[in-house]
Amino acid sequence: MILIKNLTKVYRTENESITALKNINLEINDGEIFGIMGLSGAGKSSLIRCINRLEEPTEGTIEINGQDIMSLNNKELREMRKKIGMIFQHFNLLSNKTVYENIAFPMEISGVSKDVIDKRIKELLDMVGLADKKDSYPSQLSGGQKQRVGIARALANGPTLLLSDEATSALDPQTTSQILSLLKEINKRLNLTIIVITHQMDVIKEICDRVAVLNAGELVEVGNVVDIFSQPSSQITKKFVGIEEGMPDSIIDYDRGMVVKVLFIGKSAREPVISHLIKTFDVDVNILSGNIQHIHGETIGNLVIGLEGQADKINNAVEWLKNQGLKIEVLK
Ligand SMILES: Nc1ncnc2c1ncn2[C@@H]1O[C@H](COP(=O)(O)OP(=O)(O)OP(=O)(O)O)[C@@H](O)[C@H]1O
Repeated sequence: MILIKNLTKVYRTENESITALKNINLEINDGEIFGIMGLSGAGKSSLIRCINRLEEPTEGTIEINGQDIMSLNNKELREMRKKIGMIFQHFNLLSNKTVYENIAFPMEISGVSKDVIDKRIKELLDMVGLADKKDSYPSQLSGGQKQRVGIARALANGPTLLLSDEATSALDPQTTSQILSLLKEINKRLNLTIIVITHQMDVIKEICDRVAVLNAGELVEVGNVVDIFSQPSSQITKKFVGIEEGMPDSIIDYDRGMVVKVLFIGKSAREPVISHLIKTFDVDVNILSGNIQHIHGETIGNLVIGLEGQADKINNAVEWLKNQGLKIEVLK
């Protein structure tokens, strides 16, 4: 487990101090895929660079598996870093080395014998689906293949934690999806904890179990992905998940009845709630806006409806909706 307590990072330059992280508290569980989301400058890179101590925190503590990483000496720090793999947006491969040599590099630095390196590289290339590319140079590979090499290199020393810094941001949607599937498969197969930094919502939706949202160095929200997507609480998260602040004109202009927002999650999204409403309560239902998302096999539906009819029938209908376990908000 990674335990981050009261973490603050201030960069001091000659003329100014920039507070990149303000009093962050976070727990990341073993074996989970944890997303860190935020706009440019939110502090995402600073946070993961503190986790592998490429940056020194200004205040606060970080424990990895019970060990306070601030107390490590240089030798212990080198050992710790072997257990943390990292992948990058621009892959950071050595262009004058082959795929084999790129993956071998971190193991050579760790003093692993040639035989073991050879065996390990075969396993890794099979795992990332590049067995036929071991003698190619990075310039001969596609973006997705380069990232596969990056992943193999990051796994070379058998890490327990993988840090992914915008690893799919330079890839097209189809390749992104393939790389995310690979990361998920590796997470399951190796029980590897993965921290994913991204500004792409689809990445969070597709592979993360939980997500933290950073804004201007502050942790504004943390929770499981289905909860955050269905009921974001901060303004910045609402923007990320595409929920509009305020009401669109079509709803403001609507004056034929009560406007109700209905949130369907899981089983309730599969029930014929609206048709039941119309049949039982003798009200008309006008759909004003709506969307359905599928996250980790869970269906999340947001619907804004106008209920038209007699006031008492509308009130009964709203009461019934509430009793179905749906989250109801009367907008107008
Ligand atoms: N070495 C540094 N010296 C001074 N300021 C820095 C340094 N590194 C980052 N910062 C500042 O800290 C803040 C957070 O930067 P950080 O790179 O952590 O954000 P980010 O969310 O990763 O952004 P991006 O998505 O653009 O990479 C920014 O205001 C940035 O300018």
